[in-house]
Amino acid sequence: MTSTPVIDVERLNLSYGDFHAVKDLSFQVGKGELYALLGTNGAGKTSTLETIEGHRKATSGTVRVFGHSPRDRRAVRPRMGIMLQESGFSPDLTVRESVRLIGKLSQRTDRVERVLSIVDLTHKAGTLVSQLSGGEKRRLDFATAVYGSPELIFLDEPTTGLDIQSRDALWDAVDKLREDGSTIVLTTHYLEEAQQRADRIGLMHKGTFHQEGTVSELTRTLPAAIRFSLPASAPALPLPAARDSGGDFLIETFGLQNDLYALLGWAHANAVELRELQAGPTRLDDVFRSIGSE
Ligand SMILES: Nc1ncnc2c1ncn2[C@@H]1O[C@H](COP(=O)(O)OP(=O)(O)OP(=O)(O)O)[C@@H](O)[C@H]1O
Repeated sequence: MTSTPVIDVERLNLSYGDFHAVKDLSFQVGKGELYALLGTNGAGKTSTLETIEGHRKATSGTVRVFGHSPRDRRAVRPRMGIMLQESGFSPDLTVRESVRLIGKLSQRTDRVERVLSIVDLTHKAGTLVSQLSGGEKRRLDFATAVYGSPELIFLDEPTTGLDIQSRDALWDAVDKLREDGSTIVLTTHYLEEAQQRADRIGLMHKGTFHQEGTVSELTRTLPAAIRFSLPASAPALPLPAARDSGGDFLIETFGLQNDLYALLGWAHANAVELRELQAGPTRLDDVFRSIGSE
């Protein structure tokens, strides 16, 4: 990382009484990056994020945000937008009033109508928060990340409860924020979203990193998979294959392209149909499953 990192965590430790929840965790997030902090339940993601956001004090280690302590609220707070799992807007306020409140609390400037339009709540501007649907509330939560285009944005499970259109709209808005230079820290249990969008991933387990790196660095440790089914009359396969529980063939390989080429050549030469053929690199889901099996 060439310039000063936006987030710099050095040997962070967090304990609750005698329970050591986060153990010697170190990582950095550079300007403009989308960093996904993922992990198993109870891994320590929320504890780590709360420390970076300035809500929790480290037991030991250092955390710097824009070069400041995250507890230096005046220096740091206006520069970051935090979309929590529930922002807790007052049910008695309208949507417009809630968005205005975000402006006051964040000390950033923006046009309320612009923010309403990005989170697609213009038509609900006069509606009370108590009368919003779950997905609409989630979009209002997202307004905290959008208002004033903060330099650093935390998205905690941002798409939970959103339909596919709202998810796409949220990611479009995130892409625009990134084009404007925002740095994003994402937590999600939708691993596909992280796989598609993250520049780097910190995969936590039991208070520490199980792995950290780009998606391909994380997935290349496990073999890719080729799956298909065959008619009973098919001749012997050209490659060693296992049968999965559904009776489909599974070839696990670190040479996906070559093995796929060999398989397709064999199928063509023998006029065999590879039914429901799927081939692809390891998914993050598989990396997660491998943690459980250790
Ligand atoms: N206030 C607290 N007091 C005691 N233990 C806590 C407290 N908060 C969290 N813990 C424990 O610390 C560990 C890490 O919790 P944390 O909420 O950071 O995990 P997480 O990775 O966010 O988990 P999840 O994916 O389940 O939300 C867990 O074992 C949790 O039970």
